[in-house]
Amino acid sequence: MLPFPEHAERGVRVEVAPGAVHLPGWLPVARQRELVAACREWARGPVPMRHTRLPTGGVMSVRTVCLGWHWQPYRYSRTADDVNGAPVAALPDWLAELGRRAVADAYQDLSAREYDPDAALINFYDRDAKMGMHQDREERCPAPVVSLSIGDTCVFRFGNTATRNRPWRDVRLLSGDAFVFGGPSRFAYHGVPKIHPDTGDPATGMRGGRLNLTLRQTGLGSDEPGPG
Ligand SMILES: O=C(O)CCC(=O)C(=O)O
Ligand SMILES: [Fe+2]
Repeated sequence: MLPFPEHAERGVRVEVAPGAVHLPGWLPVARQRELVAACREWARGPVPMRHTRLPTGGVMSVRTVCLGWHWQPYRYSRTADDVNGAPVAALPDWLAELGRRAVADAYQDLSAREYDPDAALINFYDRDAKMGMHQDREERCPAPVVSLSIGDTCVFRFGNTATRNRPWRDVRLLSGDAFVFGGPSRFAYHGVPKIHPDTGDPATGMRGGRLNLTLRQTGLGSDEPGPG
């Protein structure tokens, strides 16, 4: 990995709601390229990237693979019981460290040292994929969520904690952007209503679509059998 961080636009920071911070251009292109390569490997297995099946019978348009803990609606497990039963790949320390850096830059304080994400969702959006308004709420821990974007620009809809409806703010997330939501915004509804096709930078190594890495701290016991 490259030494971290070389900020594309050091210090740019937009507070979208209390505790919700957008860091545009946070990941240098070289780092994005490394993440794309790593995600390609993770997408192959041991649990292949797939469309998550919903209890209603539908499938999500986004394709996802998890690290650390497997998420399926609406619980975490160490094995991908709704895919192939395989234990999920470990979440590497360098990725947790990247998450800590994002939290430190978002909140500009030292509490970020304690941030210890143990689950990552790698989401791939093709040009037509979307994600409906939802809360990330299977975690037993109020630590922030860190989201990293690579590839096509999207509209990220950031709402409120009470309902999936308005008020919300639509934020454009570009390749390299980080978005951190914690504190009073930790359980805000959010979603991705639109991808802007062919807006990504081919220098990231992506031929199209959008990659999102979402880091979470589950608060689940480390005494559970882990992925090594
Ligand atoms: O793709 C994104 O930016 C959001 C992903 C997300 O909200 C999730 O995986 O829970
Ligand atoms: Fe989410």
